[in-house]
Amino acid sequence: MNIGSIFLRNFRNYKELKLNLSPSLNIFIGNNAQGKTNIIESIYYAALGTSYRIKNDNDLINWQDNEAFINIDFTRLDIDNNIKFHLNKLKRRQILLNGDNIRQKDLPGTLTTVLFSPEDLLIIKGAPALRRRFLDIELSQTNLSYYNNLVKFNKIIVQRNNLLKKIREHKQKAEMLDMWDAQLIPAASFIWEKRWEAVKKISSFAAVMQDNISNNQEKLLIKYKIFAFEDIANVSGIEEAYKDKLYANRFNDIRRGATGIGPHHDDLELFVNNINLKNFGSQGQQRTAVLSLKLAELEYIKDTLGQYPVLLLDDVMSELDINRREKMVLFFRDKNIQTFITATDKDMFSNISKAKLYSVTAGNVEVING
Ligand SMILES: Nc1ncnc2c1ncn2[C@@H]1O[C@H](COP(=O)(O)OP(=O)(O)OP(=O)(O)O)[C@@H](O)[C@H]1O
Repeated sequence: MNIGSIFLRNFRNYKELKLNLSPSLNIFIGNNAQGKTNIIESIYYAALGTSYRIKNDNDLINWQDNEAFINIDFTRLDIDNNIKFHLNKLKRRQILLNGDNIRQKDLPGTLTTVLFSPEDLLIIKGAPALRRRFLDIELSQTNLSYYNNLVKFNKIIVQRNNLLKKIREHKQKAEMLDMWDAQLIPAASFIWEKRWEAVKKISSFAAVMQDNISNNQEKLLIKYKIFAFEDIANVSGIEEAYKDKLYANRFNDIRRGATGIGPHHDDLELFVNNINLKNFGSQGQQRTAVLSLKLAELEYIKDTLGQYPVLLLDDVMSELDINRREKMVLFFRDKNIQTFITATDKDMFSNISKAKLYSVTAGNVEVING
């Protein structure tokens, strides 16, 4: 996966920006609040159709305008592609892939990315929803049916929960649940199967990474924890088991007005040397594990799609010591992973050859070298 050029108009603080990019390392240097992250965000948004920083797309449009454009040329498995976004404060946004209108449901996996930002430590320390999100982004980018099934599952849960509340208020009959459960059970089972397989792969990739980074001191293990089916050895037969549990749990669901069992309650558990990382890991172990997870994401996408995604490293350089920083950047360069890095200090990269450096000042970008 390789981005050749990016064009932005009225996106955040860019009135107009045209960038021709290096297929290897692209490093954006500038003081705080100049627009470095905005470039990373535009790529992430073009890949997933959503920002990782805000919920409302209108915030992406320059304050002085009503519409914004993102236009990205990229190659995917050596084939040239173009993705365009037209955002408008007053109208539905438009997405064009190679000139044809597409919908959000067709987008994930077109331009694949992995983002690494300081907030990613929350994948270890934060709530289960963040770990599920981590998995769902990987799976959606590598399997469009997964994404569409997930969207469908989430809608079914909302509708089933509305119905549960009505049944609780005696406005509907409990038998009405049969219709929703008939859709929920296969949708949930599909998610379980795919997440289970993905975690096995990601766990083995991440274990190798953690081993390398820690000089064989730390054994990382990631387990997928299915709430209500804990300690199962695999997910074969889960559809039948879920059907039974869901039925047995109806009374509780009606009382709570919410669906208590399903993949929307699952979690990932991470262990280092058999110790639960979230509860007992040191800061250093947790940071290393996030890095291992991110590197595992790259390998997982490469393994599934046959090529590395574009890598976005937003503000993570200053958190690493000089040795780790250089080792990491050279690793990406030598694996031919197109990488976008933001940083405030260009001296951090003085030993890295073949990097294209840009200086970013108040929504203007100039090439420093490369
Ligand atoms: N919709 C918008 N319209 C115009 N300007 C915006 C908009 N949204 C954000 N900005 C401006 O963009 C700038 C922030 O850019 P960005 O987040 O890319 O900073 P950065 O260079 O990555 O900084 P840091 O090093 O602090 O992370 C701020 O000056 C902010 O006022």
